[in-house]
Amino acid sequence: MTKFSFTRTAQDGRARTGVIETARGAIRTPAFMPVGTAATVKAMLPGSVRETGADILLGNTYHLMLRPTAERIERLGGLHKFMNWERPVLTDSGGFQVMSLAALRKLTEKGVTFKSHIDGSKHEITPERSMEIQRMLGSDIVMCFDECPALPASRARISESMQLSMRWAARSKEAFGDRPGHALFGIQQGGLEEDLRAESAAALREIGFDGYAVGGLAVGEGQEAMFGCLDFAAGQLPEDRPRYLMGVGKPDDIVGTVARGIDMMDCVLPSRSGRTGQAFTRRGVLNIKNARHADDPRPLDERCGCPACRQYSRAYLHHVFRSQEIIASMLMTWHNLHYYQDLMAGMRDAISANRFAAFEADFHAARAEGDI
Ligand SMILES: N#Cc1ccc(CCNc2nc3cc4nc(N)[nH]c(=O)c4cc3[nH]2)cc1
Ligand SMILES: [Zn+2]
Repeated sequence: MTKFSFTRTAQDGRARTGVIETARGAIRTPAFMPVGTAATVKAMLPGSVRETGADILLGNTYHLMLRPTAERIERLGGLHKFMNWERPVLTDSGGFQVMSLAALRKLTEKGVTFKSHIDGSKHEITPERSMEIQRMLGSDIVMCFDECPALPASRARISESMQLSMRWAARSKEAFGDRPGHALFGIQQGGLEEDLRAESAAALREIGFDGYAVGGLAVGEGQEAMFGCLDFAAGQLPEDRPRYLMGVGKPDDIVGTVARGIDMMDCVLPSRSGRTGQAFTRRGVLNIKNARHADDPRPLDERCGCPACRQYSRAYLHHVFRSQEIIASMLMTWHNLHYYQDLMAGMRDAISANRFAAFEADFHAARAEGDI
C-alpha cells in the first residue's frame, strides 16, 4: 500500500510544483480538481475527465450522504467503483454545503442538524459522522469537519467560529484513525484576520495533518481581499505539506493563488458555467449563446486541443446550445475542464523552468488583447 506523501520538485518565488502520492495514484501539483458532487462530473464520462488531464476529483459528503447514502455506496464497493473513477478522490466534509444548501440548520458544539434540501428528511453531521461517511465512501483525501462563517461577519463571530472548527479538527483527527495511503487535511479558518489565521494554523499544526486547506474564502470577499489574505495565510501553513484553497476559482484567481504558494484548488465554475454557455479561452471568456457566434467557423480557442475545439465550430456550438441539445453541455464542459488543466500544466512547466513571472504576464496580456 503506497503511503501518502508530498514531494516538492521546484520553486519559483512562492509558487511551487510537486507530486502527491496516494494509494490510488499520483497528483501533479499545482492541481485543479474537477467537482463530481453527486458521484459524477456533470455531462462528462470519467474517461473524458481523465483525458482533460485531471489526476483527482472532488466529491461531496453532504450530497452523497443524502442520496444515495454512504451506506449504499459502501455496500456497492465504495465511491471509486460506484462512479468508475479509480484515481484519487478528495471529499469535502459537509460543513460548508450544509450551511449553503440545507434547511432548518441547528449548529451546536456537537455538530449540525438539518433538513435535507432534497426531501426534507432530518440529518445530523458531526466530526465523527463526517469521518465515518468519508471512510465509507473510500475517500483518498478526507477533509476535517469545519464551519465556514458567511462573510461579512464580526471579528468576534469569526474568532468563535474558528475556535469551534479547531475543536472539530481535533475530533476529526481522533475519529479518522490511521488509514495507510489515505490522508486527512485540516482546514484553516479565521476570515480575513491575520492573527486569527495564525492562531488557526498553529492549532492545526499542533494536531498534525497530512495537508492543510485554506477555508473560509471564496465566500464573496472578492479577489483583492482573497489575495490579500493569502499573502499571509498560505505562508502560515507548513511548507512541506500540500496547501489546498477551497472553492477557487476563475482562471485569474487560480494563477494568482498558485503565485501565492497554493498547490491544490477545486471549483464548480468550469463545469457549471460551461452548461450555461460560458467558455474560458486564452483571450478571456465568451458566451456561446451570443448571436455573434452563429456564423463563426472558428473553434472556441484555436490553441486548445480538446474535442470541441478540434472537431467543432463556434457556429455549431451556438446552434446546439440554442437548441438545448445535450451535446452542448458535453462539449462546453469538456472544453472548460481541458482549458483549466492546460492552465495548470502551463503553470507547472513555467515554475519548473523558473519562468512563472513571464507565464503570469503572458496570461494577463493575452486576455487584454480582446477579440475573443
Ligand atoms: N459557478 C460557480 C461557483 C459557485 C461557488 C463558488 C464559491 C465556492 N467557495 C467555497 N467553497 C468552499 C468549500 C469549503 N469547504 C469547507 N469544508 N470549508 C470551507 O471553509 C470551504 C470554503 C469554500 N468556499 C465559486 C464558483
Ligand atoms: Zn477546447
